Formats: sequence, structure tokens, C-alpha cells
Amino acid sequence: MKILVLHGSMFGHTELLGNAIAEGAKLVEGVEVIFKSVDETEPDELRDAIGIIWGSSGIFGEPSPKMATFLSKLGQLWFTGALQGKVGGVFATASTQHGGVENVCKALQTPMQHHGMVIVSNTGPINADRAQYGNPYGATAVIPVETSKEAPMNKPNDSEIQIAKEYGKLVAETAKKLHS
Ligand SMILES: Cc1cc2nc3c(=O)[nH]c(=O)nc-3n(C[C@H](O)[C@H](O)[C@H](O)COP(=O)(O)O)c2cc1C
Repeated sequence: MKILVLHGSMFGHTELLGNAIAEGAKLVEGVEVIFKSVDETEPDELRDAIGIIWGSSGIFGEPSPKMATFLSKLGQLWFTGALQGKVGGVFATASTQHGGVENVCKALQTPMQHHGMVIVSNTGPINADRAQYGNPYGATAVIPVETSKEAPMNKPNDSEIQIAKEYGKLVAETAKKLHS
């Protein structure tokens, strides 16, 4: 039972969040998790996955060009109904609190709906962490831009990583329930 976690990260930030999602999905017994960039992914690789989680950085409030290019290659999969019934989830990063991270999630869900996928909300225990860092649409992180090119890369905070792990696990569990 394969779960694909695919990122359209341009500078590495979204890749870190995607890695946490993949780590969470790996906690589900019997599930094989593949984590990679969309530009290293051929559309046919999606055919035998039971769950697909894809994510992107926000570029002016929309998914990155890398992600958009990948989505534009999925026409044949739509035409053949290849993704219908698969379980889906999304993730996104941006650098500012109101910089469009929710919009990016919604924009990443729309193609999943066109493909007939079953989208999993990012739900869990209602605690202080989720109240501040949770996002019903998917796993997200707001990561400030580095102050210079030499500065070390900023990362999602511990709460964002933890919620992302829980989301990866939830999507994988849901996919396993629906497909076993
Ligand atoms: C051209 C460009 C446009 C961006 N637009 C936004 C934006 O609208 N809102 C925001 O909060 N961050 C914006 N960002 C910041 C990125 O979304 C943020 O740094 C993200 O974490 C980068 O992820 P990545 O390293 O995985 O590509 C933009 C960055 C670039 C380069």
C-alpha cells in the first residue's frame, strides 16, 4: 500500500514540512511511503498509490510554478480516471502569517477534486498548539524569510512539524482503511 508525499519546494522549506508528513505516514503499519520532489515524479507513478499528499510553497498566494507544471502533466490520469477514490492531502508554506498559505492549500485541493480524490481534513485534538498552528485544510508552516543569503535556512517550528507528522499519519491511516 503506497503513499506518495510529493513536494513542489523551490528553496527547501516546504520539503522540510513534507518530510515531517512522510515520517508520520511511515508510522502506519503496512504502508510504504515515497517522498520526493514533483520534478522527479512521473505521472504514472501515481497510479498504484492508495494515498497522495502534495504540497507547495506559496508564490504570491498560489502554488509554485514547479507544482503548477507538475499538475499540468496529469491530464492523462484525469482522462482515465486513474486517481478516482484515492485519498488525498495537501501541505503548504509561506513566509508571512497572512501570505496566502490557506489559499495555497485550497488551490492544491481543487485538482484533487477534479481527479475524484477523497480529501482528508487536518483534524486532531483541539489543543493550544492546534489553535495556534493548526490548519483545517492541510499541514502548513509560516517560515520567515532568511535575513541574508548566507543565513542558515529557517525551518518550520516544532508545533508545525508535530502537526504535520500527525497529518501524514492520519492521511495514511485513512487511505489504509479505505483501500484494504
Ligand atoms: C517570488 C516569490 C513570491 C512569494 N510570495 C509569497 C506570498 O505571497 N506570501 C508569503 O507569505 N510568502 C511568499 N513567498 C515566500 C515563500 O512562500 C516562502 O519562503 C516559502 O516557505 C518557500 O518555500 P520553498 O523553499 O519550499 O520554496 C514568496 C517567495 C517568492 C520567491
